[in-house]
Amino acid sequence: VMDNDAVFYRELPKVELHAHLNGSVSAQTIEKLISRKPHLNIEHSMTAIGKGQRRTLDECFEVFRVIHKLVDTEEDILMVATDVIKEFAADGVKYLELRSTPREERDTGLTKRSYIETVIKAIQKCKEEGVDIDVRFLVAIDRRNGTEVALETVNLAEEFMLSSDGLVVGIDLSGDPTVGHGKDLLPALQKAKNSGLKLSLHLSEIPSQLDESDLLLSLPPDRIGHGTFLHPEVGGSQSLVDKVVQKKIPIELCLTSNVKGNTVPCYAKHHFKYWYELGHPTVLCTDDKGVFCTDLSQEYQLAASTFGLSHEAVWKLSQQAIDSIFGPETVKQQLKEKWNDLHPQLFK
Ligand SMILES: CC(C)=CCNc1ncnc2c1ncn2[C@@H]1O[C@H](COP(=O)(O)O)[C@@H](O)[C@H]1O
Ligand SMILES: [Zn+2]
Repeated sequence: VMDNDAVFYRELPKVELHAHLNGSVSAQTIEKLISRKPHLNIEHSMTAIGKGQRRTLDECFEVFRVIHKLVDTEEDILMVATDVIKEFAADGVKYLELRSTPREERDTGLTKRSYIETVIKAIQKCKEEGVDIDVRFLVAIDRRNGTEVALETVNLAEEFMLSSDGLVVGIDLSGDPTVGHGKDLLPALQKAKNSGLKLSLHLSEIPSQLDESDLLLSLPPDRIGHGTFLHPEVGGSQSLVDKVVQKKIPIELCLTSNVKGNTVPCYAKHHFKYWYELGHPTVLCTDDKGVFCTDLSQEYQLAASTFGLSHEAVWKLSQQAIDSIFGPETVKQQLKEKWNDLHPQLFK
């Protein structure tokens, strides 16, 4: 049974802009995958970080390696993407940008191309079934794989941007922040930007990435993921903050991910406060709802209870997220109308 407040957050129309496909796999879907591959001897406890648990970044990235073993065929990807989209829709998400790293698996014949095609197929299937959510796709670059793979990924993304009927809208830069350097990926990112792909980059997710963040901000990216260590209070710098503010680059904030991944000490000290008080565009997101056992309604509720936001303020936050989407202007207008239509129902 849900209390009234939980109902408000679920019925609140929401925009999700930072969701890694394989980190978003629910417990139910993990169980289906495990029963397809019992020989792997994987248990659900190996793919999720439960309530009150915290892990090091290394341990978190180990979780993705386990999930990738469970998701290694076109059939798996189709199921995972379809389930994830339906779960976001059931949580009141009206617009979703999913991101995922195209992977090649020699054993199953999966190629980077068929990987992308399969995610697109899942999006189209949900649309045909009338699921009430607009879904777009960001093709992800895993920073550990270096220059060549980044370029190959961008080339594929450019191709699908033109052939997917507007479903592929951008590039994500993610992966273990302790591995690799942004300078090696700059040419690929620049090429993507020049071709019209939007860029969402994980930036300053850990301390001591000031040079890299400064370099990547020169592109500039269209959105920033996390930006945990950009501001001077945590070892960033005022000049980095000034650049982000001047260019009005929206920041995707994932509270539970940062607490469970141990990059912020507790919810109350999350950098949401810093950017929200500046009046800078911030978008609440889940990052990896499956791994971190959360959903977007819960993230909004946590932000509100931690920082004392009224329902009106929360509404504004979810509404303003529309301005940061990578989808076209027509979609922004449709979403704004949808929000207006739903407002009376939530504030009766
Ligand atoms: C460790 C931790 C706190 C995780 C949250 N922060 C993250 N930081 C950087 N890259 C990420 C994060 N979460 C997921 N990813 C990326 O998303 C991938 C999983 O989704 P996919 O296979 O691309 O569909 C991971 O292998 C990684 O490349
Ligand atoms: Zn992320």
